[in-house]
Amino acid sequence: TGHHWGYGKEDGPSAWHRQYPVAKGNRQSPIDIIPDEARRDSSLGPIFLKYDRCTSLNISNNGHSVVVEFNDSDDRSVIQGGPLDNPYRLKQFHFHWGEKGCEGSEHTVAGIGYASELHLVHWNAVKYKTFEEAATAPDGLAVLGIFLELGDDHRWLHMITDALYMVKFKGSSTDFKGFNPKCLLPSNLHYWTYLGSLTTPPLHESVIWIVLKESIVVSDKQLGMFRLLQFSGEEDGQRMRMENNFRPPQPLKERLVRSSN
Ligand SMILES: NS(=O)(=O)c1nnc(N(Cc2cn(-c3ccccc3)nn2)Cc2cn([C@@H]3O[C@H](CO)[C@@H](O)[C@H](O)[C@H]3O)nn2)s1
Ligand SMILES: [Zn+2]
Repeated sequence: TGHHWGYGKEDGPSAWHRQYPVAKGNRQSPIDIIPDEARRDSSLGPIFLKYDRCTSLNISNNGHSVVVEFNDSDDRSVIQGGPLDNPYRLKQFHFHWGEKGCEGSEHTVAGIGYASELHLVHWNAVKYKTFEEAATAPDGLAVLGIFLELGDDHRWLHMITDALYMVKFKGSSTDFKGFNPKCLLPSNLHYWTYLGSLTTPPLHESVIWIVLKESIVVSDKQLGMFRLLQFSGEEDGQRMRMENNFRPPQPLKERLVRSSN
């Protein structure tokens, strides 16, 4: 209903504040991470990704990205440790990407962008009854961010790119069972962490961000498959290639970025 947000000139990130005033809030994401200014914190232990019993359900095009959703009715797949006080349940993962290799990620590192960024979205089911309730609480969500850089083919990403033709248009969805996102993780889980927000409307300031320092490598061919997706629905007249679905870095304000060892 009403004017919907997007990534275009008129409805893109610079316009979101009109409908979502929190866009100019004090803990907005993404940010530019400056490694030299991050505080190494010895109290920050390792993160643990317990995805072995995860249950992927479907892959869909929500008009903003391609999303793989998981069964989050129990603690079968959780992230814990690091800055988190308790386990957070895996709900979905999705990607952000550009139209060319040098930009597409949401977080940047010392001003440098990556070709894409993978977000694994988790919610605090210990303290909150539903995702929606958690999504409006300051410690409700934990999003794991993983940078994608261009190089050789990623040996497992084809499992996702092979399914993209089935979700070309906004509103399309198809079964996607048996996918474990563990295969998309880099070899080590060193990270930066800070308090931030959703990077798409409603931009709730409810996210504990955990951004991995090590990126994964995917090929330009594989990333190009994501650009076959459309922002628009099948019936929409004009073709709207899905690309540049990333929000630029937001002011750090009074925040501290911490670094794991
Ligand atoms: N770039 S990122 O920072 O990581 C993300 N940016 N957005 C993300 N999601 C969208 C979203 C919507 N809401 C929300 C919460 C309360 C009221 C209204 C909207 N919070 N996050 C994550 C996401 C949401 N959903 C679905 O949102 C519906 C509400 O829109 C909800 O009824 C469904 O139960 C839930 O499944 N799926 N994923 S993540
Ligand atoms: Zn995201």
